[in-house]
Amino acid sequence: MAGRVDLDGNPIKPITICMIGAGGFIGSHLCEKLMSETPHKVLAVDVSNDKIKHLLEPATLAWADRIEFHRINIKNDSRLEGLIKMADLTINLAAICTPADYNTRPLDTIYSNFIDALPVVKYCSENGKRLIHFSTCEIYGKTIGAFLPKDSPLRQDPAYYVLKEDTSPCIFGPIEKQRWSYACAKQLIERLIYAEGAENGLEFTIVRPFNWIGPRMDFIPGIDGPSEGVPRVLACFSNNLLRREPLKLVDGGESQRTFIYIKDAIDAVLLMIENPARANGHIFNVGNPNNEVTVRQLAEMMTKVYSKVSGESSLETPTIDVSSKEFYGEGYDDSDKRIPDMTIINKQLAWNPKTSLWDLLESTLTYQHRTYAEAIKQAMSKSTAN
Ligand SMILES: NC(=O)c1ccc[n+]([C@@H]2O[C@H](COP(=O)([O-])OP(=O)(O)OC[C@H]3O[C@@H](n4cnc5c(N)ncnc54)[C@H](O)[C@@H]3O)[C@@H](O)[C@H]2O)c1
Ligand SMILES: O=C(O)[C@H]1O[C@H](OP(=O)(O)OP(=O)(O)OC[C@H]2O[C@@H](n3ccc(=O)[nH]c3=O)[C@H](O)[C@@H]2O)[C@H](O)[C@@H](O)[C@@H]1O
Repeated sequence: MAGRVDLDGNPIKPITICMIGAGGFIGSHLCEKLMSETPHKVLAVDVSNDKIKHLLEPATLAWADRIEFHRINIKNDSRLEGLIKMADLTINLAAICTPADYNTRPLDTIYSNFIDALPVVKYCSENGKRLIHFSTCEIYGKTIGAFLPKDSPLRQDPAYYVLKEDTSPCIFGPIEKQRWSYACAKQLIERLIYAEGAENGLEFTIVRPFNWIGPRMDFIPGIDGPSEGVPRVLACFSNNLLRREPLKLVDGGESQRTFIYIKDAIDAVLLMIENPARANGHIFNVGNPNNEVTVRQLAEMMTKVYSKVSGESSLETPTIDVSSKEFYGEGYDDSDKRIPDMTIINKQLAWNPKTSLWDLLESTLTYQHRTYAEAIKQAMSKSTAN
């Protein structure tokens, strides 16, 4: 750790980071990186610490004096301002961010992504503290190309689909499509943070993740989450593979996504943390434009990779189609295509993703198999016995 320097060759000084939502998927990987590779201290705030327990116990861990967990619900806890004041930097990851919630719990979604983030922004601004806020690629909504006729040659022109932080519009569906409650709340908090920067000098960085995936993402229904819960696609498909059920393709699985390995994305976040002069005042897309697939292609690749890592044959019918109404309920809508433009992050932080989709699925599904296969077998044999 000695002699670490930033991108401009200056020595990096140890700082204290107040990380809100540290117990989630991204937070757990960021805490791991900060503990194993940097001298920084983390005040980890969350309602749960299951995903970072391995970093908190036993007390003999090399970094034990650099991480402390605060079980706090930021909706209603007066300790939050004190922690932000104690830290040099606040990173806000706390949010409801699973699409199954956006149309079924729109009020909770809006409160979580906008109202609950307000005090965090206010305390940072009033106390002159730097803020890294996690937004989303969903902020772009649908592409301009989605509104062109299906056979229009313009659909092949990147100008109609590549998503750029400083020029692309935010295109959401009508209010009755409550899917957009999340994107809209994230957009408003981005605008508020930007305005705090412009009017009150808040030092901020906004991150727009594009489908970061890897170990510890969400939960496997009935094992470490509710049986009826619907996590994001990686965990949905993992659950189907582990249970030897067909993978469900929503509305034919035609939507396109670019997936990035969590470890590549965490490298980008660390660069933001340690290079404030290059990151402040910027909004960054963080994704892997080389890993684009349709959801159907993702299902096919995950089926092949899982067969390789588990040694089990694939099902004869590996996928089935389901309507979005059946799968998510009324008010669901979808982003058609998500390719991040990388110009700004390349220029400011000289960062590029490295891991191919096949490789990231191989390491992630190896983890899923190792972590869950036995528990699923036991749960399934118990339910057959009953
Ligand atoms: N994973 C992705 O690819 C992705 C993509 C786009 C945006 N994001 C954004 O990144 C952030 C983190 O995402 P994630 O994938 O790690 O999600 P996650 O659900 O795994 O983590 C969020 C964490 O925040 C905590 N939290 C929520 N409300 C809280 C509250 N009121 N008080 C205290 N803690 C609270 C949760 O307990 C959870 O541990 C979110 O803001 C999300 O919108 C993630
Ligand atoms: O990860 C991101 O960058 C952002 O996008 C996600 O949204 P989305 O990509 O639509 O969510 P997923 O659950 O990962 O679904 C991806 C696609 O797979 C489809 N899907 C999902 C699950 C399933 O079993 N089958 C299926 O076909 C969905 O309809 C969607 O088209 C979530 O909104 C956030 O985590 C985040 O802000």
